[in-house]
Amino acid sequence: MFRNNLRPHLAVYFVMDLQEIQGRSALETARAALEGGITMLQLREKKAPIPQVLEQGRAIRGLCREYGVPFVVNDRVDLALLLDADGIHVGQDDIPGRLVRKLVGEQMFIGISASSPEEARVAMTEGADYLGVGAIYATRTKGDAGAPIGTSLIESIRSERPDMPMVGIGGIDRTNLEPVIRSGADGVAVVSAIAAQADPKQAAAELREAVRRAAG
Ligand SMILES: Cc1ncc(COP(=O)(O)OP(=O)(O)O)c(N)n1
Ligand SMILES: Cc1ncsc1CCOP(=O)(O)O
Ligand SMILES: [Mg+2]
Repeated sequence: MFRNNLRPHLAVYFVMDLQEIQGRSALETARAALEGGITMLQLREKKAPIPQVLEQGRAIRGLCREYGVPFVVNDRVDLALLLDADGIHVGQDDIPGRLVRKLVGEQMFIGISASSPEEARVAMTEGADYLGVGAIYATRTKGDAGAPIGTSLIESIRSERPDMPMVGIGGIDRTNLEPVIRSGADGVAVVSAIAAQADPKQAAAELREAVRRAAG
């Protein structure tokens, strides 16, 4: 189970928003990103009909298994359970972490978003297995992401909790990820830096290499 060993899987975390995949199929996009070397994949879909999300989710979940990459569902505990996801990600407006744990049992890992020290503290108290910290930089992908917070929250969480699995998210690409990693994040979570690129496989590979370099 991934829950006990999340940090290495957070290096390049592809948050696959089905609204952002540029007319490509979900499966084609997921395969390209996996081929390029992503280390975690989240299915983020807020608009499509549920039967469609379930169908695509099943296919993507199967693909992630082939590559040994954890599969995460955003927001929806019911879909995460139906898709036998490895993880669920919830934010400040979603079901609170302690209640998510009641629903999913002990195996599934729980990621929680935090954009302030207080949110991070509560998320950790509620049993977050990893934190998604952001928005680090300005992003066009999430309209309600709030003002960019930079990397200082990552730094302060890391100094207080040396072992806490954590990614930065929001406006991150291969050109600006170094400060995120240097501040102590285990990796970067991205939507457009993979989904909106002409060649998602190459974009994923370049991100992986850039994270490796920044961590080294
Ligand atoms: C890895 C990761 N971090 C943060 C988020 C944002 O979650 P949330 O704040 O619930 O916002 P939505 O994505 O649901 O709009 C995330 N999805 N993944
Ligand atoms: C889901 C989410 N949560 C905080 S910012 C964000 C959007 C990230 O998208 P992008 O990587 O395209 O800026
Ligand atoms: Mg959410």
